[in-house]
Amino acid sequence: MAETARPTHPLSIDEAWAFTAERASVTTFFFDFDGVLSPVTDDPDASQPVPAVLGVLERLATVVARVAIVSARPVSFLRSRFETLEHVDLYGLYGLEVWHDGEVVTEPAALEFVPAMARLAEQARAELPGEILVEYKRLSVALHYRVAPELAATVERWAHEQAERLGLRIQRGRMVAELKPPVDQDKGMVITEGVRNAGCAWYFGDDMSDIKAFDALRAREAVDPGFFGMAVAVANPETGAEVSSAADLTLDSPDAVAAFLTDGLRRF
Ligand SMILES: O=P(O)(O)OC[C@H]1O[C@H](O[C@H]2O[C@H](CO)[C@@H](O)[C@H](O)[C@H]2O)[C@H](O)[C@@H](O)[C@@H]1O
Repeated sequence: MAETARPTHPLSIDEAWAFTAERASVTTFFFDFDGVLSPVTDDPDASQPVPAVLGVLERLATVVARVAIVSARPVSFLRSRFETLEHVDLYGLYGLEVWHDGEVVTEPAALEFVPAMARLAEQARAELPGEILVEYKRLSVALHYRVAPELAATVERWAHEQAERLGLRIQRGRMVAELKPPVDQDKGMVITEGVRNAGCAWYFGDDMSDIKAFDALRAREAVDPGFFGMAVAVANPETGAEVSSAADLTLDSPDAVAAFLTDGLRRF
């Protein structure tokens, strides 16, 4: 039987699901975590996936080639939220960490920054106002101003000074500025590598770092007429407009992501 031609963007949801179901054996689904699988909370430690997500991801993993979570969180955090999922791959810290064969594999070039990041987190706690939540992630430090948005400029200035002093990079996100090692790794690179042998891939994201993942799908489509990439944004008041404008489709919330996938699973 002749294969259906790749849908062109913009496309209908029905077309996207039909094409994906036809190529299930060469399809990967990638998901960001915060704001996509879990609703935003003031305290990052309190974040949990919406209840329907675990079952949906596990079912999805039985019908497509691969399901993976690609997050700025450490793999240890992702494991704590998804430890019951046996068939979902985990990329942490923008791909500096990967869960592989029962252990965390870390990008070697980033390892030398572990002591500096621990010191930086202590310094941030000492120097920044108490309302700023400092999240130490082993290879990076996130400075959260969600509960004190008026301190955004203070955080930005401090992060900039430290980045200059230590030769670090800054990743901005939803009410957060994160200091990272100067190692070339981002979600776009994870997706570029992850779709190398795929015929179809979907990526669900809500934040600035996810736009690089959308771009990686587009780049692959540009060089491979047989490849189909679907970029799905999740709406939010902070980065939503920018992320939506780079996506094929926007869903309202993490609950809507779970409902959308539940519906999509009926097509396989
Ligand atoms: O790549 P992700 O999985 O989306 O991680 C991005 C950042 O997510 C977390 O921060 C965001 O969610 C928090 C909990 O809902 C929220 O309080 C914060 O304002 C958001 O920016 C995480 O804590 C960060 O380390 C990640 O960089």
